[in-house]
Amino acid sequence: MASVTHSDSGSSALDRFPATSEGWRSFPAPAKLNLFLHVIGRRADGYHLLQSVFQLVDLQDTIELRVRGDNQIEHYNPLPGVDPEDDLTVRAARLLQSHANITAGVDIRVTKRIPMGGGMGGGSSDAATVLLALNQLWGVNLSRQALMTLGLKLGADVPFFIFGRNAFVEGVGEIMTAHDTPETWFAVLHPQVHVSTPAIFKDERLTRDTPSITMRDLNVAATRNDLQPVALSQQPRIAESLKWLSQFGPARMTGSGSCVFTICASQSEADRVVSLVPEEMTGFVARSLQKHELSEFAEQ
Ligand SMILES: C[C@](O)(CO)[C@H](O)COP(=O)(O)OP(=O)(O)OC[C@H]1O[C@@H](n2ccc(N)nc2=O)[C@H](O)[C@@H]1O
Ligand SMILES: Nc1ncnc2c1ncn2[C@@H]1O[C@H](COP(=O)(O)OP(=O)(O)OP(=O)(O)O)[C@@H](O)[C@H]1O
Repeated sequence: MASVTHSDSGSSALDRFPATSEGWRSFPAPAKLNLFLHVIGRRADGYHLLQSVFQLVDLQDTIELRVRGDNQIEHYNPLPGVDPEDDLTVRAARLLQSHANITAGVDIRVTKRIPMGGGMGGGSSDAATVLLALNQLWGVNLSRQALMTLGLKLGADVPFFIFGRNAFVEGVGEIMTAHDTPETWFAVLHPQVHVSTPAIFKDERLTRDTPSITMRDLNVAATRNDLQPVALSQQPRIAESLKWLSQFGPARMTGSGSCVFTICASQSEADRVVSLVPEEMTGFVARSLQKHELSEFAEQ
């Protein structure tokens, strides 16, 4: 077990994230897009076996952390509708604290920019950022694999953000192969509806037997998001957004929705698409990232 420490000095990885005079450090939590998502089976415990390419994008939440000398974990600005004890940032801190027998605590502030229930992995990314940052701030020094295993207890998307690179993802979300993707601009629409991930996976109409593919044979044009037809039938506003975006190119949903996206040839093309978004929809431009900014916070 790691020794207890709340000293965050002397660590070069933290130098890029300087503390304010009040002791807060700010860390990014990037969003993801699922370039495709196939459901290839279902485990006995009900979880689904997936194949997907996860793409990091530059839309980010900000997580501010301040180490405490006592063992309290305090959320300073709880999200509307989310009990602080259910917030994935608090759950991530508690999980690491008990796993590594840490006696220090942490204060947490979250600035949300990633739409909640949008299929862009916001809560999972927030949790991954807390695990990565506290791995340094508390001097836990868990390996990347150990942090990924711990993160999976919080959500199927958490291991990807700890992995920190674009990836071909399999299993229930825990088997990762690095997959380099080209520099890309995305126009993303948020249909302003919240999709419940369990409700999509539970739906009896869900296709669960898409044939397995290999990364070598991957042809993204021949892929799809198997969760999309179910999400569209549960939430007609997603279908409207998809129809609107499809004027500009092939469009699809990310994760279990509700956000939909299309790949654009340039930043100016993505800007143009987003500038045309009708008033009743919300759109934004996202740029691909190659790496998570905190990827060196865990050793290989
Ligand atoms: C659909 C994706 O967004 C793709 O990136 C993720 O697989 C979902 O990840 P997540 O939001 O972190 O999901 P979790 O919080 O782990 O799971 C929510 C619920 O979705 C279902 N679930 C999730 C992942 C998975 N591989 N199979 C499932 O059946 C389970 O019913 C689970 O109770
Ligand atoms: N820090 C957090 N940020 C966002 N949601 C959180 C957080 N902590 C807990 N939650 C809960 O998780 C739910 C799903 O949030 P999230 O934004 O991660 O969905 P999502 O992007 O659809 O996820 P995914 O792509 O992983 O399926 C929220 O509605 C909220 O109740």
